[in-house]
Amino acid sequence: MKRKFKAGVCQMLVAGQKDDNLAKARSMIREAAANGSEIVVLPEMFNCPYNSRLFPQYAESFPAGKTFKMLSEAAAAEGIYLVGGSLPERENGNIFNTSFVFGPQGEFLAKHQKIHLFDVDLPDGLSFHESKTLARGKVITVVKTAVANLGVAICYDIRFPELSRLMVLMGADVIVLPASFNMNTGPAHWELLLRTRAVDNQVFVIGAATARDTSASYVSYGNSAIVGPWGDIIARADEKETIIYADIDPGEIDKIREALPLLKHRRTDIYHIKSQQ
Ligand SMILES: NC(=O)CC(=O)C(=O)O
Repeated sequence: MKRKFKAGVCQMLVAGQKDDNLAKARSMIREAAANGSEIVVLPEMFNCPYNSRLFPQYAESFPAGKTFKMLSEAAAAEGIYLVGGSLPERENGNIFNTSFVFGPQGEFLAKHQKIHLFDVDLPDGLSFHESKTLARGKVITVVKTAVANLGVAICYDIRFPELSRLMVLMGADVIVLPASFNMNTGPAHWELLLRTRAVDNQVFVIGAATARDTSASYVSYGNSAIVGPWGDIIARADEKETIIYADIDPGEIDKIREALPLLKHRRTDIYHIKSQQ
């Protein structure tokens, strides 16, 4: 069943100490839930500064790590669906940039390991190589909830339209994207990408960014946003720590697809897209 719900996006400022980040995330989740959010989303690497060198040090193995315990406890205590941003996850000798999703009883529902790693050397001097310490995920993730189906991707994943389209073909109504764009690519591409994926696929897109810390080695753009299936921005943050909210009605998707049947009009006799998994 799909029905209207409120989503809350916690644009949190990530600090150096993991325990401080867990405490901050917990209190923002509490506030978002108290304000009526049934789905709460945290940003990318919310328990760890976004720095490849630090990922191994902050990494945890599921289900023992304290970050998972906090996420599961928070989801149960607040009775919400929680897309727990992402964190460095240790699995079989590798580290992944992974988003964990928990349900209203605190039950683990799914995880998404970032498929496309951010390995770039930008003209302004920003060099970032996630693959120095991280491994690439291989699985496309769509999570069924009582209110909507969530396609989960992480940050750089949004640049690859095939992934969003496949999640939508697998039934996603909302693409949920924990992220941390930067001061180079953020102003140029962040809003454009969120809106384009929403318009291409006629779905909601939730981009949950970290707040901006100008003293960090990697400066986040912030600007978390929730975009509707017509491409309209229905909630938006600036760069500071905050929570944004939007009422999401999955019924809007059907109305827009009836009026403008993009998915039906695809010429699958000429081209088609398929996942290898
Ligand atoms: N940090 C990322 O994964 C992606 C990003 O900042 C960008 O694509 O730009």
